[in-house]
Amino acid sequence: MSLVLDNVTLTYPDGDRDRVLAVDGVSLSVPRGRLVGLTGPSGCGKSSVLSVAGTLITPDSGHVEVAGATVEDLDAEDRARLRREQVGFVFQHDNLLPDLTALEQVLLPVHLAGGRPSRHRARARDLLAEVGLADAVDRRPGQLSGGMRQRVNIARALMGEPAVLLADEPTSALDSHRAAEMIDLLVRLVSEHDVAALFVTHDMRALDDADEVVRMLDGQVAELTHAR
Ligand SMILES: Nc1ncnc2c1ncn2[C@@H]1O[C@H](COP(=O)(O)OP(=O)(O)OP(=O)(O)O)[C@@H](O)[C@H]1O
Repeated sequence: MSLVLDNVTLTYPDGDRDRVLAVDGVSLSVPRGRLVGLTGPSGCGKSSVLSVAGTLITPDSGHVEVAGATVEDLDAEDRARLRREQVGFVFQHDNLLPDLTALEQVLLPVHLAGGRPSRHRARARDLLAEVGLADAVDRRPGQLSGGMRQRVNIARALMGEPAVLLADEPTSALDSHRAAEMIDLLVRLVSEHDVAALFVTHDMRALDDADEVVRMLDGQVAELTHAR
């Protein structure tokens, strides 16, 4: 398993004395090459689960495993390294930097990890070609459509060859035609890159194409469906 959450509980401070229970004993696991859809009503804890899975938030209790590493055993520095090396994030909005070309955006994780972008340029170009942007490598975000910007985001998330891909509503800013294309692309990439993918989504197409669907309610897993 590339991603395991076992009996994870997370609370947030709520005023001076109270705490709100956002995740209440959630367990899920995602093997490589599989896509798990995470869905449920607003406020049920989906983004919190994603943040825990991405090691962005430390839960109050429970066990989290990312690419074979036990996250609760790591200090902040090792957690950050694990996140950088093994987790790719795709958010609802593209988070691209306005002055960088598509190629430079995809190379950004290499820069941030202290690597030499020149050594990784060919791979970045290949990834952009894989997401259908071979002809747009030199364009800046202002010269790309919303769907193209999201594709750059996906290429960037895969740049570090992560074991785990986490996406928060990756299609919600797109019209239904583009959303369907994006889902086809994501399903293909998850399999081709052999990555364990956990997607927060309300998109029925994404849920139909997922290997498993986890429905949350009030911080808990209300239903788990094996789709195929
Ligand atoms: N930083 C925070 N501080 C305090 N409470 C929070 C924080 N983030 C989330 N919550 C609360 O935790 C619960 C779960 O929130 P979360 O954002 O994980 O749900 P969600 O299912 O992703 O919602 P949405 O679909 O609206 O994004 C909610 O009650 C929310 O108000």
